[in-house]
Amino acid sequence: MSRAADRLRLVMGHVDRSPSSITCEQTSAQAFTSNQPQRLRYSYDTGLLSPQQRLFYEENGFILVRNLVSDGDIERFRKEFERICRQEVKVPGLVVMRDVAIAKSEFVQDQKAVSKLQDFQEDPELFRYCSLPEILKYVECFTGPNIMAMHTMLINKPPDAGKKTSRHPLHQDLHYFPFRPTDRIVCAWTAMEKVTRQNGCLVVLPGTHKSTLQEHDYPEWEGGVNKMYHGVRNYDPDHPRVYVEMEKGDTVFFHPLLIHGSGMNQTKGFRKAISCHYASSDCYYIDVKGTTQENIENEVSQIAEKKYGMGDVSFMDTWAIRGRLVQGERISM
Ligand SMILES: CCCCCCCCCC(=O)SCCNC(=O)CCNC(=O)[C@H](O)C(C)(C)COP(=O)(O)OP(=O)(O)OC[C@H]1O[C@@H](n2cnc3c(N)ncnc32)[C@H](O)[C@@H]1OP(=O)(O)O
Ligand SMILES: Nc1ncnc2c1ncn2[C@@H]1O[C@H](COP(=O)(O)OP(=O)(O)OP(=O)(O)O)[C@@H](O)[C@H]1O
Ligand SMILES: O=C(O)CCC(=O)C(=O)O
Ligand SMILES: [Fe+2]
Ligand SMILES: [Mg+2]
Repeated sequence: MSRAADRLRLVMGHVDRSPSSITCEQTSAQAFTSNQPQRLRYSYDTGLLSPQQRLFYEENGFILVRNLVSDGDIERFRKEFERICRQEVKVPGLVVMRDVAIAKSEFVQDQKAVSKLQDFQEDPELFRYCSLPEILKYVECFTGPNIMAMHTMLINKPPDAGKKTSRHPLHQDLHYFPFRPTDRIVCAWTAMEKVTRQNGCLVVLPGTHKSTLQEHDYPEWEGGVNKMYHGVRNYDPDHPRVYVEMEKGDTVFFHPLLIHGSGMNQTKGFRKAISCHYASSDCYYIDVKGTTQENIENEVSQIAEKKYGMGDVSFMDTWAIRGRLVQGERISM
């Protein structure tokens, strides 16, 4: 506790006002209206982030880093994804998810139905993403030096089948996580191709990382909702939204309380992104019984019991099984 507190430094002094290399100028402008010393709660000074980047994250709950992952690496992730889809490799623990509109369709299921790979920690080729030094050096600014990769996904958002099921409702990722402290968790999300509003880029509600964890449940959507795609029950519909349009290789780092989602894919292409949620390895597990997270705990435990073929897998266990150390030492996770 006190060690973590020790590491939360006071950042004093001059704030550089030069233009930021990150986007969303309309919101970043607000962060630079003062030259007053500020206490930064959400990031560490490792010498990497500029003061503007740190302030941007502080105010908005995310930063966008352009051109971070190479085309060569992305090509390798794409190749491996396709090998998995063709069932040329079998990966222990991997969840291959199909869009609900396709999974529930009576028609022949063509193999392009894969909408998401989850838990690829046992696939060395995809897991390379989680260990890329260019990603980890940013992650460290939020988690500190001991880093666990807790949750991995390759999202292949399909062309919408006509029922708007390709949407991802607005949510806070912390809803799924029975570990804390919140501020030592961060998601890295890399576009594997150009992502736009048309193909369903991320949409974020800047600043919502400063709020608390909200109640989540399935949204009431006529065309159906994908399994475990819970959404925030009540959010302010007038809150400003930022559509995070990105080029291939651009990477967004975001806080687990940031409300975000993604829109319908209105193109004919599959919109691909790869992501990993990281946590400091000295985070600790919490019991979510009696909290708003109880509904997801029950759902995850049910699926996990099937998946791991054993009874009574706790929510905490499902995370401890999946977590992998990627830097430093494994402490309490
Ligand atoms: C642990 C979560 C961690 C997330 C943390 C970070 C924040 C991330 C935010 C999210 O991404 S939230 C969404 C996360 N989603 C998941 O974790 C769901 C992962 N998917 C699965 O577990 C499986 O794909 C699923 C259990 C849904 C289906 O398993 P199978 O591939 O074995 O399906 P199968 O073909 O045997 O079908 C079993 C049933 O599931 C149904 N099904 C299949 N895909 C579905 C789908 N996408 N949505 C809803 N139902 C689905 C299918 O129709 C069928 O229904 P019936 O029993 O009524 O016949
Ligand atoms: N089994 C699969 N499940 C999900 N997506 C897949 C699968 N196989 C391929 N894809 C992805 O689906 C998209 C379309 O694949 P497809 O190979 O049909 O078209 P293409 O590569 O865009 O063009 P073409 O093959 O006609 O030159 C690609 O982005 C590919 O990565
Ligand atoms: O890639 C997307 O559409 C968003 C996914 C997302 O927010 C998540 O899986 O937690
Ligand atoms: Fe999310
Ligand atoms: Mg092809």
